[in-house]
Amino acid sequence: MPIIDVTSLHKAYGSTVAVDDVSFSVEEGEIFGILGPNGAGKTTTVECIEGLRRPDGGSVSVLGLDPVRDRAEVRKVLGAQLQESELPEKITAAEVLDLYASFYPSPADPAELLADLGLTEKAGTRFEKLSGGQKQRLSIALALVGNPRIAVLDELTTGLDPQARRDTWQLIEQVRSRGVTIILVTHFMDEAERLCDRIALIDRGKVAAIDSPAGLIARVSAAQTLRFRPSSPLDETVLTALPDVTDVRRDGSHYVVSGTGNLPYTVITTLAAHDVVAAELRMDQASLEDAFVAMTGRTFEPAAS
Ligand SMILES: Nc1ncnc2c1ncn2[C@@H]1O[C@H](COP(=O)(O)OP(=O)(O)OP(=O)(O)O)[C@@H](O)[C@H]1O
Repeated sequence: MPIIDVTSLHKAYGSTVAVDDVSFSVEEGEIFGILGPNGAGKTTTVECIEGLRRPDGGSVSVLGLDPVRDRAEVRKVLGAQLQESELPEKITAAEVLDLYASFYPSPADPAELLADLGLTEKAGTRFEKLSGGQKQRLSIALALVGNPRIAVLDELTTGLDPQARRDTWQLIEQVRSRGVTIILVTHFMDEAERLCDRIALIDRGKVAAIDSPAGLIARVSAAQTLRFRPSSPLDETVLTALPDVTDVRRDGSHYVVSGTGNLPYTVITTLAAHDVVAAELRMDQASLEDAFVAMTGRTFEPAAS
């Protein structure tokens, strides 16, 4: 049973159409990604789910509730990550968490949440003195303090260094393992691929595709490419004769073999049978980025983080 249903959602700001006939549903317990370049309409979509914006057309249902009409009820089940600018600079991590906990009927234990997010030592630190990663973790804690069934996390690792990003990813997986359904808004392909069970690819206000990361990639191409240098001269026909192999070409002293199925196994065992070792072996597969380009005809412009 879907926990969130978005049907033919439309939202415009004056003459700018931000969301144009978007439909998807989110299943309980999954990490659902909304992935697209800057300005694709991701934030507007989740703001309609949060009840912060009223759709111009279509409908949104969160556990059977209308986010605008039943805003108070939806707030009890849905936790949203706050943007940095929304917090006062002088408030400490513990104070803000206690304050937000007081808004909910059965909140999480703030001290426990600080511990889970590795912020215990920073409990008494003012917001303005926290590092980017710590602020980000605090904003996740604020999204979770009401013990929500659904957490909406928007651009959660923008501006973080690589280590802090990986730590945040781990944290999100922990949150999901507690049974919280997560909507993850991101323009980072690697983040979506690593974390999401399913992804809605959004481009210019429309859904280009919805599938698992592997499913999206497989739609573009099931092809893999192996590149290697044979340890001794190779008769190409032993490779072209293999059913999984679609193409064999030479690139200087290397061979580039394309195909499907269990290509590495088939090629390497065949080479071994002919006493050839594949040196400097490298394998390439289509990426989520290739999928986006194939489905929208546009390159995915990386945003400045
Ligand atoms: N309050 C607003 N007033 C006018 N236009 C807006 C407003 N908010 C968003 N837009 C426009 O609507 C479109 C979609 O914006 P939205 O923020 O939903 O996209 P996004 O995919 O979340 O992008 P980003 O990753 O840059 O936040 C953009 O063209 C944006 O400029």
